[in-house]
Amino acid sequence: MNKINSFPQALTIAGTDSGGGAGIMADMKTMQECRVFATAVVVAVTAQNTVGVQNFQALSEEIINDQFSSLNDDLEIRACKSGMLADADHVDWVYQNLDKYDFGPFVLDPVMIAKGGAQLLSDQGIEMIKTKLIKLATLITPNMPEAERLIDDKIESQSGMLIAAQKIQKLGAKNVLIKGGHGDSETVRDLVLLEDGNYFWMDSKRVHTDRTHGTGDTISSAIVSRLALGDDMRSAILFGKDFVEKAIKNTIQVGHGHGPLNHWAYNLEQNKNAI
Ligand SMILES: Nc1ncnc2c1ncn2[C@@H]1O[C@H](COP(=O)(O)OP(=O)(O)OP(=O)(O)O)[C@@H](O)[C@H]1O
Ligand SMILES: Cc1ncc(COP(=O)(O)O)c(N)n1
Repeated sequence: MNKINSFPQALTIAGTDSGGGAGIMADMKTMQECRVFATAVVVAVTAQNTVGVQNFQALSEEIINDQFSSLNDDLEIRACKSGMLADADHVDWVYQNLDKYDFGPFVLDPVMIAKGGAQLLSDQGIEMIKTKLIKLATLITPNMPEAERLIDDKIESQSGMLIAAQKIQKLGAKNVLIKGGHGDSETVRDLVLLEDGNYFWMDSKRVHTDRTHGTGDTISSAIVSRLALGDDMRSAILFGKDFVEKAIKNTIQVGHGHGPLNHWAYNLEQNKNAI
């Protein structure tokens, strides 16, 4: 690799959030805090705040292809993730570009419905993820409703969560993280199923807060950052969980709805002089 271009670089392929709490904005803030250089392919633009998504517009195939090509021509992307992909055409265009260029390990966050209720991926888009894009995924990170949608079945127990992860792995993703943030149990349980068939649980105490806008984006981009820095999958996921937990716990007051996370929290806790 050219020494001039050797600083760790990561990529998010997703939608913007004008409110700053989720999507590409949450991804880039997280990557920045994780000490990797953040880059982005914008797939869609949302008019959004902490209360909800008021409107969105997905971009053309040409400008999406050109963004990928610009990155490939100049940068050395070491790991990438996807987030909001809007519809089947956009999932397919992202698939074609990731198939064409080597941007390192790929974390697929199958964003379907925003916390405020807006549908960010069409039904045909979900099918395109299940049949095509998932096959490129080094890791997929569905929340519980997304995992249920991927397997077209309900998940009603912890053994059901493991069976779901195994079914999702069979669809083509190498590693699976099912996030357990939804619901109101006192303990939040996430499940990780690794490529070799081993699995482990990540438990944390539920933080009782409505400031959880962008939790999924934040954990997936923390994982991508650590993959870009050379961590193995298990360490990267454990780091991601720690990063998001601190970002949820140390609440900041922004907006009137589902407030954003505190992306400074991890470094502030690690090193009081970091920021
Ligand atoms: N209230 C909470 N307390 C503690 N941890 C939480 C809480 N909510 C979410 N998490 C953690 O945050 C991470 C993301 O989980 P979540 O289920 O919220 O993802 P998501 O629904 O995809 O997020 P988003 O809706 O932002 O895309 C997981 O590690 C989960 O355990
Ligand atoms: C552009 C974009 N990407 C992802 C989310 C999901 O985040 P959340 O479920 O916390 O609203 C979002 N609201 N907007």
